[in-house]
Amino acid sequence: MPDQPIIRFENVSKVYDQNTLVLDDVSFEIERGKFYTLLGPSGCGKTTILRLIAGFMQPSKGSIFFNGSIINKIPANKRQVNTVFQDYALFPHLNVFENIAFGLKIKKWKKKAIEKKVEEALRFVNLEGYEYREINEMSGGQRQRVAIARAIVNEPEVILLDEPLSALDLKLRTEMQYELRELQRRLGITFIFVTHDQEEALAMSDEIFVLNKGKVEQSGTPIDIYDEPINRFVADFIGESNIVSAFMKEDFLLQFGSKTFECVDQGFHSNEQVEVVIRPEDLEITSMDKGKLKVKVDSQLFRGVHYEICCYDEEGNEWLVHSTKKAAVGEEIGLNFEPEAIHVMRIGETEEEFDRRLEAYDGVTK
Ligand SMILES: Nc1ncnc2c1ncn2[C@@H]1O[C@H](COP(=O)(O)OP(=O)(O)OP(=O)(O)O)[C@@H](O)[C@H]1O
Repeated sequence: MPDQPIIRFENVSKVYDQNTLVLDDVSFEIERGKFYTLLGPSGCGKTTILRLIAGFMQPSKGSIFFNGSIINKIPANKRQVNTVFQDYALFPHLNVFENIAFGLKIKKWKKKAIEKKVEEALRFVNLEGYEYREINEMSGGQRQRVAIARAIVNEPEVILLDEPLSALDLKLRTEMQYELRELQRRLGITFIFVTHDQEEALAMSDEIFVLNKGKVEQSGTPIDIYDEPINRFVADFIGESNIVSAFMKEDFLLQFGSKTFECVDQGFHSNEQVEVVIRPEDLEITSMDKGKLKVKVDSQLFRGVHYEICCYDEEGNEWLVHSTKKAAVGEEIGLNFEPEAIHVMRIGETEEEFDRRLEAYDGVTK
């Protein structure tokens, strides 16, 4: 079946040491040929998901499917999956060629075939001519590419990458983000990438799973997740946000503090308590009398492309603004925003309920 997911988790839980529940009834699907990112804070279970896919451990409950068949009991070396570890786990006493050829030698490939395959992999990762370099003569970025070359010679259907960029400095890290993304496109292999860096996840992924405390809070494209976070945790984790408690007065009308605001959301009960996100870049600075919100500037930082301005409204709510306009500390200013800039979140909504609600009024606009 060409359209079936390459990997599927069905109600998977993982308990360590009898009582530490690390994954809590997790279900998701991974489609073939896409770049997936598992994103979440330290300890949320990202690496555990990779280990379960790789076969380094088994779930305590639930089933893991690969191309439609259960693989819970299939050992790691029989799975069409290769892992690139955070520290790359290269053999320091072997040169680049020998590192990449290692798995093929174990599989008893012929010398000529190994040479051809390694050469091809080196070409793929732009390391032609580096065959006989020692690992300790390679930079962090080059080691990363050797590790990827070592994974791709096995022709896996899935490559798992566990925070592979975290040891690199910012500039190299950005370069490698482009490189990895490009490599995944050229290879057409499914990549599952782990990071706790939201910018990295947004920049690289076709699909992101946002994890928290052993659960998938939300899955979707970077734009979906950024523009329509399901709850406060996701809104806060994905980019800087202004999050306030509010009430839906009626469809398309929201109240927070003593004021009402037009929005584009519907399908809530009258006076339902909700949470609202407005991104800092969606707030526009204007004069006091023209602003929907009146605020006082508390602090301001220049961030290179924009000013990051922190203000407080009359009710004591903090508002973070990203603007190319400057403001003075202590100044009273107005803030404006479009109805579309308000993202309303229903408290305690599951991902299925959230998707159904959005689909229900897809195409229905005010
Ligand atoms: N072998 C183990 N035995 C017991 N507890 C473990 C084991 N491995 C991981 N844990 C615990 O399980 C939880 C999830 O770990 P995991 O490594 O999956 O998280 P993570 O999201 O990858 O975190 P990080 O970003 O810090 O690597 C953590 O609380 C961790 O301490």
